[in-house]
Order: sequence, then C-alpha cells, then structure tokens
Amino acid sequence: MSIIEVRQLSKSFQQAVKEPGLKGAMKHLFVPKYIDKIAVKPLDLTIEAGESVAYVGPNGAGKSTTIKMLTGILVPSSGTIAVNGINPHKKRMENAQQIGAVFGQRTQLWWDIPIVESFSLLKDIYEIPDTTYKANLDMFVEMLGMNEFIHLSARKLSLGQRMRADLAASLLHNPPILYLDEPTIGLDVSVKQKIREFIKKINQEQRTTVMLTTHDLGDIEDLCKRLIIIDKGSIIYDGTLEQVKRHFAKERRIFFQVTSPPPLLFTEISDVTGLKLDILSELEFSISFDRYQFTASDVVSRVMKYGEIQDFRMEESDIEQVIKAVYDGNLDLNQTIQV
Ligand SMILES: Nc1ncnc2c1ncn2[C@@H]1O[C@H](COP(=O)(O)OP(=O)(O)OP(=O)(O)O)[C@@H](O)[C@H]1O
Repeated sequence: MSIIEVRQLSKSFQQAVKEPGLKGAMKHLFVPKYIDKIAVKPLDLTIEAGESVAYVGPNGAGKSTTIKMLTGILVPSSGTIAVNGINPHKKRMENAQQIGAVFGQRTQLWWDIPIVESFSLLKDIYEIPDTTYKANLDMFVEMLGMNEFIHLSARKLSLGQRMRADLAASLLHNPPILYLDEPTIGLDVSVKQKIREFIKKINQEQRTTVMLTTHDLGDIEDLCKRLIIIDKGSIIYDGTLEQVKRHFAKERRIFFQVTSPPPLLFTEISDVTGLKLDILSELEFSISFDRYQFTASDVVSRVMKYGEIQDFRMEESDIEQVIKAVYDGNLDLNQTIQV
C-alpha cells in the first residue's frame, strides 16, 4: 500500500470582500461579504514509502495548503486523505506520531529554553524510548554540527542553526514521513548543503518518505527524483525530474573549440534563425538552439563544414528554465519532442 493516498482533495477558504477605506470597513462590519477562494482544486496524489518528492509551483499555487491538509492542520473541503492509513485531521495525535514536519518560517522549538531541553520535552511528548532517543540525538548532533549551539535557547540561534535544530526535532521519534516546507529558505550555501546531505541520508538510509516544497532548484536537483508541479490549485505535472528536463527544457547549448578561427562559420550561423552564436574567444564559441527546431547533429554538421573541431560539449538547459516557464505561465505541456 502507498504511504500517502489522496483522492479528490480540495480546499476553499472564505475570503472577506471589503470596500476600501473606513466606510468599507464599517460596511463590512454590519453587512459582511465573503467569496470562496479555491486554494486547491480536486486532486489525486499517491506517494510510495521511501520516495523523495518535490512539490513545487509559483507563489499562491496551493503547496502549503496541501501540506497543511496532509499534516492534519487544515480540514479539507472535500476528498479523502490516508497517511499510513490514517486520516490526518480526524486522528491528529496518531498522525503526529508518524510524521515529522518542518515549516521554514516557523519553529516547533520552545523559544526560551536550551535546544537540548526542547529535545528532551519532545522525547516525553512522543514517548521515545531512551535508546532510540540517545542514538538519534548523537547522530543528529554529529551530522548537523549542533554541538556549538545545543545548549543555547532557540531565541539565541541564527536562522541556519535554528533550521538544523528544527530538522533534528522533527525526526527524534523516527517518523516514517517527513514534510518540509521551504527547509532551506534564507540559508547560506554551506548550511544548505549540510541540510540537504542530512535529508538525503535520512531518506536513503532510514527510508523516510520525504515531501518537500521549495523555491530552491538546488533542493530539487539534490534531493528529489520525482517532481510534482502545482499551478493555480491543480497538479499540472507529476513525473521524474529527468523527464521534465528531457521533455520541457527547450534550449540546448553546444560549446565548441576549433583548431583555427572560423570567420565564415560565424557569418553563416548568425544568419540562421533559431541559432544563437556566442563567441567566447578566438577559438571558442557556443551555439544555442531550440531542440524542437534543430538536432545536435544538425548543429555539429554545420560547424564541421567550416572548421576543424578540436573539442565540444553539450549543455542541457536546466530545470530552472522549466520551473520559470511554469511560473511565467509559458510551459506548453503538449509540445512534442524532436529526437
Ligand atoms: N487561511 C487562508 N485564508 C484565505 N486564503 C488563503 C488562506 N491560506 C491560503 N490562502 C490562499 O490560498 C492560495 C494558496 O495558498 P498557499 O499558501 O497554499 O500557496 P503556496 O503555493 O504555498 O504559495 P507560497 O509559495 O507563496 O508559499 C493563495 O491564493 C492564498 O492566498
């Protein structure tokens, strides 16, 4: 059985409609008006145990609303959710035992007590056996480099330290599922790397199922094979990251190194619509092209006509372009591929 099964899940919020200014506020007080804001349209989702899934989309797409329904914080407007067989909002306590959750913008740690004391409180709340607690604590302290701040209160921590402590706190009770909402937001490169390595290890070695929302493409590339893209409350793509790149990343670029300067080639290439030439040095240049218009061998043959190639390498466009196209509303999901 799949660890997360969602059928026809949707969520609408009532949003107040107010006219501007004091008059509008007064009017709303006596005759309140509301509209239904649909945050998540009926969607189906199946996640297998041990998967690591990125759930991405532009601002306001419905990512956090979905995660909040999965964690039991929000009650769905319609549909069903089974997380390890449990309905999260009906059995919140049971659900809490089997999930860890980190919301990048908030903390689950007690603000004024040392981190190690927060952990100890969580041990009691989740009734974690001594041996499990000690083994996990030692491993997390080591892997996340928490020794230097474990005796400080959450209030005194930097954002990167706080995120590491939050991540450890969410996993002390060995939950089979970990939800992460923007886990690396605002962090510097080295802390991001530490956190990514940690999540990867937990996923691979403990088979913890990870569902992650992020705007950071590095998180997706490093951590997730499967990508689900949500836009305006609907899932518009569900597949592997590799497939997304292959199917939707349109631009390719080939870098060439030639044995002697090829002036004729530069004129020829500049005249072809759809090919973009960048001269990098006397003997080095690149040609970018739309993979639906040209094949790589087309481009290489054109270059070979005018010069001797010493070396070349191809750069596929990265996932960033694809996600940007989704954000800009420009992703054509029906486009076909020229091989
Ligand atoms: N409590 C609420 N009341 C009213 N509308 C809400 C509420 N929570 C979310 N929404 C609306 O639902 C839509 C989806 O919001 P959600 O927070 O799920 O988006 P998101 O994809 O997580 O965006 P972001 O990347 O900005 O966090 C937005 O239009 C938002 O304004």
